[in-house]
Amino acid sequence: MHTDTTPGITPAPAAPEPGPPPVLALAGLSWFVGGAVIVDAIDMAVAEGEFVALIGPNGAGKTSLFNLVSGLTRPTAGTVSLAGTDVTRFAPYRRARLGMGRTFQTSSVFADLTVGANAGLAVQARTGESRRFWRLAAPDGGAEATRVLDLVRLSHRADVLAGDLSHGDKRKLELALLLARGPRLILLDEPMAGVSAGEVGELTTVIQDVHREQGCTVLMVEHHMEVLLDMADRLAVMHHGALLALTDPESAMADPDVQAAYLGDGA
Ligand SMILES: Nc1ncnc2c1ncn2[C@@H]1O[C@H](COP(=O)(O)OP(=O)(O)OP(=O)(O)O)[C@@H](O)[C@H]1O
Repeated sequence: MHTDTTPGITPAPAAPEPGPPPVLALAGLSWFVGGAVIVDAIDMAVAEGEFVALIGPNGAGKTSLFNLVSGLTRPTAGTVSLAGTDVTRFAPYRRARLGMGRTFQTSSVFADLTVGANAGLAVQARTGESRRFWRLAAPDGGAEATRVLDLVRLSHRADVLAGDLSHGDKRKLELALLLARGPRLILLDEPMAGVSAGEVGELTTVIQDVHREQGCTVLMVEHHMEVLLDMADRLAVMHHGALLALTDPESAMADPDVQAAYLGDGA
């Protein structure tokens, strides 16, 4: 092989390898209702394995943005991409198939089934064994069900009816049901809402474990600021539908614009 060794000629450096696309990328994402701008041209990229918390005063547009990301609402403008695929026009179930999972502010477990059966059904839904749907409603729920219940520290309650769980434990079960579907990106909508002060610490630890051990990318709306500082890699701060800051928690909290947004809204 001939190599150019002419003095004074330096070979051009190789182009850097393109990295993987972000797990979630929002570009100019906007939602207008009537004359009102509810979500205002949001640009944001969330990398694989990152934990981003979405915060902002009441009415800032956090839930509206979540609805655009998960596909419950169609944007007026802009795009949503999941690991490089433009999913802007995909219904929620198609986004879920591509690895997007979401919890809601309201509990969505089968109250009359045991914790183990709830987990077993979620595993079955993923593995496509829905024809044996009711047969699976058996107490143990299988090895994968046990694994996801272990992850959220709920396996010791597998035989308890889901409806009898505390609010905090219901939140953990919802997380287990989400994990059973093997998501790549988890959207958590105010997981601490309505959870007793005594349960917030453990739920925080469970979410951190899930993020670390499953290697999931997490986007979470949360009002409990004190838990976010330890959990999130970055805070995305919304105000009046726009993104005010997207940076590490310390820098975000020290940002005068962020402080003014919270004080201005009396939060
Ligand atoms: N379907 C809708 N039609 C009209 N306005 C809406 C609609 N949904 C939300 N809004 C308005 O959009 C703004 C943002 O609401 P959103 O619920 O997204 O805020 P949020 O940041 O999640 O608030 P909170 O922290 O109180 O849950 C609010 O002023 C709300 O009234």
